[in-house]
Amino acid sequence: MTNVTVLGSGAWGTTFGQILADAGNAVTMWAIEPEIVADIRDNHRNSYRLPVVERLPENMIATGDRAEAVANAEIVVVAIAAQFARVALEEFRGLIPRDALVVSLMKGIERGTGKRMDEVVREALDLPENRFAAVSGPNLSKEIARREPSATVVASTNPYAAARVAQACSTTYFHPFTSTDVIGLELCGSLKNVVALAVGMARGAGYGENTAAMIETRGLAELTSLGKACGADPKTFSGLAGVGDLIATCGSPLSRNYTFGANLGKGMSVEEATKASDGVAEGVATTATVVALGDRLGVPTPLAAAMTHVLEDGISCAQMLSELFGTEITAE
Ligand SMILES: NC(=O)c1ccc[n+]([C@@H]2O[C@H](COP(=O)([O-])OP(=O)(O)OC[C@H]3O[C@@H](n4cnc5c(N)ncnc54)[C@H](O)[C@@H]3O)[C@@H](O)[C@H]2O)c1
Ligand SMILES: O=P(O)(O)OC[C@H](O)CO
Repeated sequence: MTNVTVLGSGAWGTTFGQILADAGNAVTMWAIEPEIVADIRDNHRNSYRLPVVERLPENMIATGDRAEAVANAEIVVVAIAAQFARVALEEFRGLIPRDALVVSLMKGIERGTGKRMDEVVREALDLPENRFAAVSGPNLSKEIARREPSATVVASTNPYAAARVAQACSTTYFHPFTSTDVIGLELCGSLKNVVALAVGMARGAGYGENTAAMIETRGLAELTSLGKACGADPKTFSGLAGVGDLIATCGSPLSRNYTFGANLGKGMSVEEATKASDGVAEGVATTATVVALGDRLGVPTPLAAAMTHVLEDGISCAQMLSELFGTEITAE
């Protein structure tokens, strides 16, 4: 049994807390929202972010006190909306025990800095690389909350840390694989959200399988080129965290990114789709950062660029797809 603290009690943080509790750990949930803390602590529920679960496990407690939340933690898991991760984690600086591992579940890139979540978490907490791990894969929270079988990847440059975290979150229905490719894992998780926005938009506009397959395949090529340029292992992109997550996210209305895109495709504005979203659609903030990253590395990012024009200039789905094609005929 390990003492694990989860920072952020949204849909995925709470689901991951349930996985950790099912795996036999003592789990402490922390949330910035007092009503969520009270609901988990007093009712064993998170009716705000995860109503699909009737009763959370008994070995899962909650507190809103930062110092108390992490005082005995051996593993600290971070599941906060990516754009708020830095500011939220800076409040925990100096509170987390010196030998605890820190694990990011987040799938996003920080606006302004263009930094991945492994960079943001380590900077905010002043954490050495060997105490960091990231978890990413085809993990739609509502399915896993119902304990449907699924798998994920735990990546750390420290194989001991990856193995320890994988052990802590291994259950009969949730199977972690390990990896040392943190950069690849982070980029897969963040960039697939941009692809899911575009596929959702095409679906919302009424297009079928060919269009979806085209966006997914070109999107995978785009994220693989970017990943390679960043030093990622190309194999990661064909694994669970890459193509696996792309299939899950681009194919399910349970994905907030897919649904956000679908709502745009049906004619909603960005503001309307934001209001309609059931939680954070990380791809919205990540899209422009992908274009900036591509520009910096000299890697073309036509899909992210076209989606930036959707999000910033309100172009239609048909215009987005025509931008994606371009006018030049090239080799695939
Ligand atoms: N939902 C999923 O299926 C899923 C699966 C895998 C990964 N993820 C990733 O996990 C992360 C969290 O997703 P989620 O589903 O829990 O999102 P959510 O929208 O349900 O919850 C977001 C969480 O961020 C917290 N937060 C926002 N601003 C904060 C601040 N300033 N200080 C402290 N906390 C703050 C909220 O309180 C909430 O707990 C995202 O990066 C997402 O991409 C989600
Ligand atoms: O709901 P989304 O779009 O954030 O996607 C959830 C997960 O990332 C799927 O693996």
